[in-house]
Amino acid sequence: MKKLCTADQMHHMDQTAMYGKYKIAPVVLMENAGHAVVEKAKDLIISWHNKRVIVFCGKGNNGGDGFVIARHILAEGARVFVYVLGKDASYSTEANYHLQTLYAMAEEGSCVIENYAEGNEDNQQLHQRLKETDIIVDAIVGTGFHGQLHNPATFLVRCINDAAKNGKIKVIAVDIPTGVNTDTGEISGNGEEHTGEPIYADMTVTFGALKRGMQFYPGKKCCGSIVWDPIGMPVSLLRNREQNAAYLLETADIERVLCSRAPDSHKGTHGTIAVVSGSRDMIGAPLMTCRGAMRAGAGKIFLRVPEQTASYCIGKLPEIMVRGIGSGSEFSENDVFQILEEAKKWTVIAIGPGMGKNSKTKTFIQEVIRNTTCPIVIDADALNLIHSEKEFISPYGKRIIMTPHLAEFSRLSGVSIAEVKKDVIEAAKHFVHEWNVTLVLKGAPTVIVSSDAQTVYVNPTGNAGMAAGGMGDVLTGMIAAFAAHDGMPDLCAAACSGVFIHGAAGDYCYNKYGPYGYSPCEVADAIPRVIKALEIAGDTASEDRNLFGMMESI
Ligand SMILES: NC(=O)C1=CN([C@@H]2O[C@H](COP(=O)(O)OP(=O)(O)OC[C@H]3O[C@@H](n4cnc5c(N)ncnc54)[C@H](OP(=O)(O)O)[C@@H]3O)[C@@H](O)[C@H]2O)[C@@H](O)CC1
Ligand SMILES: [K+]
Repeated sequence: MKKLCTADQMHHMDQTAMYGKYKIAPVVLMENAGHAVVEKAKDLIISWHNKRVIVFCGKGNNGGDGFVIARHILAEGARVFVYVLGKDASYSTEANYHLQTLYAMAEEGSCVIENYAEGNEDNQQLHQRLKETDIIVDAIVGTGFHGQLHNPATFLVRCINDAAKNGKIKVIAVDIPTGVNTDTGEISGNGEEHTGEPIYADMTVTFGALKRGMQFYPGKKCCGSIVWDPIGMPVSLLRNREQNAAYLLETADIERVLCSRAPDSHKGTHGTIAVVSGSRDMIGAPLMTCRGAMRAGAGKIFLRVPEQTASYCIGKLPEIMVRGIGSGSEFSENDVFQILEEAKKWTVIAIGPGMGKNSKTKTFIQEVIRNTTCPIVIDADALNLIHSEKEFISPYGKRIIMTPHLAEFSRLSGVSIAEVKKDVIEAAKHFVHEWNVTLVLKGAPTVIVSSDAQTVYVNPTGNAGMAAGGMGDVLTGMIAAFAAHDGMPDLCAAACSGVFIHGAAGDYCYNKYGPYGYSPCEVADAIPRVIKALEIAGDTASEDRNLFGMMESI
């Protein structure tokens, strides 16, 4: 997994590298950062040779990186204009050092430097240069961005976006696109027209650690492809655990917890999953939950539905064992006894999909939670029914995984969707502090929070084609199955495994069928392929374990 840092954490990492025991000279770290952009950008532009490039350098250290970039690409044969937004004296020592080198080169006629801080700018000339350029480097503002963009950044960013909108000019952002909040992914201008819009880059080369704001919309949309470079940071700083840690999940993390299955294991080893769900109008949901559990390798699956719906379920999935409970079309407290008689044999319960909104069902759910001891995955209608039951749920939280989408989360937390979106990680952690559960907050991206609220995981897999009814039901079954997986370390690891593989299976369907229109059952049926790809990834010595490339070849 890769660390996802806030601006403060990044600042702390930089300071420790430079002024802690490692004593890396600031000018060297900046040199490494600038050089990393020059090298990594070749994936996008192939070569700097003979390219016309404008480098916009802001007043902070992000601008300093821009000076280094300009020097290196000059050496590679680019024709370079550098716009300098700050005054020499206001730059940090290291940025000024690189600026003076560049001035010396400009004096020889190697490049043109425009001092944009002087207030007598020739914007006609700027527009002309933008029209004729091949590449724009955005080193205007990096992790030091706060609030809304102000001039001259606002004006320059608009000119850059305008020039690049036909796609011919490539925009490379240094560390993070100007105008994107490092911590949250909020953007300057909130996406409204004629406000201080952010840079929309084709590629972002980011330093030391990934930034949280680049994984969340709308900021993510500004980044283009994201490339990370360690810029020579000491490995302990790259890997050490932050307080308030967040991580981006990677293939290797999931492969490590999932792929071994003892050759002498049997169906009892791989969990007995009970899907307790459904109601008269929504019987497909629990069936899809069962299918998710089956494809994720559950040893045995019991489906328990209200009696009046049982006949619709029997035989739909021959692999599962179906029984009708009670006598009605929805669960009620009268059905608890029958469920509890069996529950001792169950490894994990999945409850919620298609359960309906009847308040009697709420009592049923609470009694099941109160009188069982195994892990429970709570989803969909069950979440809505217990939305006001924080005090009831929290004592049982350590064995509960909740899987709300944004609207369900908003109902549970009492926070509007718009507010949650402003800082998804903080909203999710705050919720877990109060409810004590393992949380899977479904969205783009899905976020998983451990029940101690100490660690947040962000999932990189999945696509917009998965925004369709039934996808969540499949995920619930998968998480239940993985929670019962032999050797699974804890519920949080099970949740991460389910979310990551579910998204990867969706990505497989995207490639096979098209961007949308594939079904939740097709996603479920792709799970074994993903697990196979994980297995291959685990056997591959290569550092670059590209799961998606491997799935193509299976
Ligand atoms: N040693 C290191 O630390 C290393 C750091 N590195 C690099 O440094 C970057 C962080 O540098 P940093 O901290 O100097 O901040 P930075 O992103 O340049 O922004 C500050 C400037 O932005 C301006 N600004 C802010 N908000 C604004 C707004 N709304 N609208 C307009 N302007 C706004 C603000 O101006 P002000 O608002 O104060 O007028 C100020 O001048 C980091 O992203 C990485 O690239 C690498 O070299 C590796 C080593
Ligand atoms: K930038």
